[in-house]
Amino acid sequence: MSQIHVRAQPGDVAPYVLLPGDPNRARHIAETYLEGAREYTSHRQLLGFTGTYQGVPVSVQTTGMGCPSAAIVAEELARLGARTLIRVGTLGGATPSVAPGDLVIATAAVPNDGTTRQMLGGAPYAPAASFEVVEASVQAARASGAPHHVGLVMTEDAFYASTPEHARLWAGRGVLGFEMEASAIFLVAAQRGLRAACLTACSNDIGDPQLVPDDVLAAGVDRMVRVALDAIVTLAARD
Ligand SMILES: O=P(O)(O)O[C@H]1O[C@H](CO)[C@@H](O)[C@H]1O
Ligand SMILES: O=c1cc[nH]c(=O)[nH]1
Repeated sequence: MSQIHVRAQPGDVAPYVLLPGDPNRARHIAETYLEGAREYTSHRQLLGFTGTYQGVPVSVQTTGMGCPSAAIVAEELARLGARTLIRVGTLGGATPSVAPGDLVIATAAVPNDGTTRQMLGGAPYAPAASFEVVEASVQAARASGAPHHVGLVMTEDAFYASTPEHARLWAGRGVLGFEMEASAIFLVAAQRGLRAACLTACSNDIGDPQLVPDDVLAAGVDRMVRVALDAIVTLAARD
């Protein structure tokens, strides 16, 4: 049955799904990395494509920005048969050690968002990535030589509310950077028995609206996507 937002039929979506926030990144990934990519939905600009990477069926599905949209997409992907969700996003660095374009592999997301708060009824919870997917991603990052960091991110709702002071406070608690979807994807995945991970490329410093230069960000995004796809190949060989 087609879903309300991700307008696809069972069989359209592969078990392994990359999740960018940005529909243009979804199209870029499909056109650059997937063989035989076919667009299965464009409803609400939540573009979705399925093709293969090194013989493994892979989908790339746009989440849109923020946890409300990401939670809907993750839930509907679960209903459509997805089994492994890997967010491939951008993040604001919380510490100077995360350089422009660097890859951040999240182990867990501090849930500073309203979606998981509602889903949990306010109960304390630690939305965490799948160890298997994190391990495969770290292995792929090391093999590729991509500069990378592994640790906490914070998921938030209010992009423009974040300040350098807020970033420093949370960097002191181990947060590497801020993004807007991971906590919801991790929680939906846990509830639905899926594996999930979040890979991000650093696009700016928190509180600084200046993006890193286009070529630096594009190179970081491409390194991140290759790491995610190589992790999928590793996981598919084990599954
Ligand atoms: O580049 P994407 O994947 O959209 O991720 C980040 O960029 C958007 C904010 O600019 C939010 O969605 C945030 O999580
Ligand atoms: O949530 C985000 C994502 C990228 N950059 C930011 O500053 N915040």
